[in-house]
Amino acid sequence: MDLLPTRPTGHRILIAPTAGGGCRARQENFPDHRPDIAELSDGMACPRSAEIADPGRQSDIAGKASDGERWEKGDTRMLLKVDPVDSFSGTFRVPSSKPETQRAILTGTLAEGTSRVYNDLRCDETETMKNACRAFGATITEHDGYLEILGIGGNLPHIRRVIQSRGSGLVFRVMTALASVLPSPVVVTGDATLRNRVMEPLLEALRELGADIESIVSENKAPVVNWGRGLKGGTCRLPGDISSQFITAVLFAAPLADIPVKIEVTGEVFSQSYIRQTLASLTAAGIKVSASEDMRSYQVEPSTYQAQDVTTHEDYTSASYLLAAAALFPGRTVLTNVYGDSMQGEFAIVPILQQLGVDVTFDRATSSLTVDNPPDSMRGHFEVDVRDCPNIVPTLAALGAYVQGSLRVTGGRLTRFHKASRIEAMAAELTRAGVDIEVLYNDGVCDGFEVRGAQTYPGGVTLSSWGDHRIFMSLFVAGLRMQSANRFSGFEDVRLSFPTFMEEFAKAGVRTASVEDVEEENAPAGAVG
Ligand SMILES: O=C(O)C1=C[C@@H](OP(=O)(O)O)[C@@H](O)[C@H](O)C1
Ligand SMILES: C=C(OP(=O)(O)O)C(=O)O
Repeated sequence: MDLLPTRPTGHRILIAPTAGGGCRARQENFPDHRPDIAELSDGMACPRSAEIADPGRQSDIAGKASDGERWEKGDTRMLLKVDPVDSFSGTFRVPSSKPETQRAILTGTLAEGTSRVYNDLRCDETETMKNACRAFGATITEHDGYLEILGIGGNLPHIRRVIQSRGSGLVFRVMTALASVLPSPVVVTGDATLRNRVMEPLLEALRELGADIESIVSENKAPVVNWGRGLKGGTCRLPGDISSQFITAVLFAAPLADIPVKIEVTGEVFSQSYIRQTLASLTAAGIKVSASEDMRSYQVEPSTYQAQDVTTHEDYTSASYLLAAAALFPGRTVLTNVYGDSMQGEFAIVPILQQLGVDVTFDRATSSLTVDNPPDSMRGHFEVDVRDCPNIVPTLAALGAYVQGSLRVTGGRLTRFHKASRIEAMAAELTRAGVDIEVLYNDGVCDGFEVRGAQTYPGGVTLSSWGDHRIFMSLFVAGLRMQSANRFSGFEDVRLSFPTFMEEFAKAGVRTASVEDVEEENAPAGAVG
């Protein structure tokens, strides 16, 4: 057995014991005639939030649970009934990384010639990225085990069309930025969750660089029309505490600007691991980009994307659900498709589990992680700083429900801007299941939680995903150690990032059944043990 996957230097994650004996994990030309917005929007799937164009997607979001609003009595919907299990063990395959696959599709699209992405993730959100890039002019073909991308290079096409981001923040933000350099106008749109997300700082920053962008429905929100007047360049400012995707989006478009681009970030920079992944991806594609050590200043020279072959590795956010399930039951679990050397902040789930007393070892020869969980793990008082690993916040809430002592999570303020306000969502749903969890506010902003776990809970409740795949997957895990089956909304949304979720959990004997639900009251529940 090797040591754990190594982390590149400069990557911030610190695990330190706390006084309470726990841990702290830190870690062309523009057409003379400017078309009407209505002309551009014709045929665009752009309903207002009450009229979802694509109701099969994100089952839960039609102005109901995603807003924390209750379904009305008598409404029907499909829920997933999940039986608890007595044990969790076996061999499971971790999906490939969503952020790595999405970045590789982007660099391949912008390069001249053919790029390949090996071991790519096939899921709804990478499909959305592929379709957006095809709309940009790339030819992307799926082969067994790899993607082949014939990029557009410097041939920026007149596409005059709608780019559909569905619920993907990354697709919307990067495509909106890239549309600035196209020679004709483009509409970039998304679903109801996307249209609720914060976009203003990005739109303002792109305008500072010379882009001409207007919102179509609500000011400074998606959908937008980017009139494609080109990106001049110069200096723009962005906040660091709303979404790293603003910085990533400008970085991807910046090499195509007329003059160098400088990004100055104000305030603390959260989700730095995602910016580092962007910088690594751009550098590997031959882009001249530099960043200050504090990640608050970036410089990008006009440069050309080079075709390359990329191999995508494991996704630690997806792995976190399997790892958390393994930590709830004594025994051995093996995860495959694990290669190490990850830049993902969510790799933090591994050292966090180790601090919780769970043994996790990496074997490079077999590309696997082995989890050995002793019966007495997860006892004590622990603290985790999640500012660099935002996507495991819901997973940690699920895990914390079984920490005999407490698990305190801070630095999660960005997650309120995700598909759902994830801390509030987890706190509300776990509370419904009887978990003692308290939301922590910092400067009036929901920033974390403290959960005091128990041995088990009665279960038998209906839990909402709030229209967010990560909330569903985390609640699913939390329910595995309860005493009776729970029912979950939003289970179809696993296809966004982890399409094999149900198959993997079925390997461990987790039994699920979809059931029609007629809205009813949830019985109050309490902790057991
Ligand atoms: O660039 C990316 O691929 C992502 C960046 C992060 O966004 P935030 O910085 O908004 O958290 C992350 O949460 C999201 O899931 C994916
Ligand atoms: C929030 C996520 O992605 P995005 O921000 O790209 O929508 C996610 O994968 O959970």
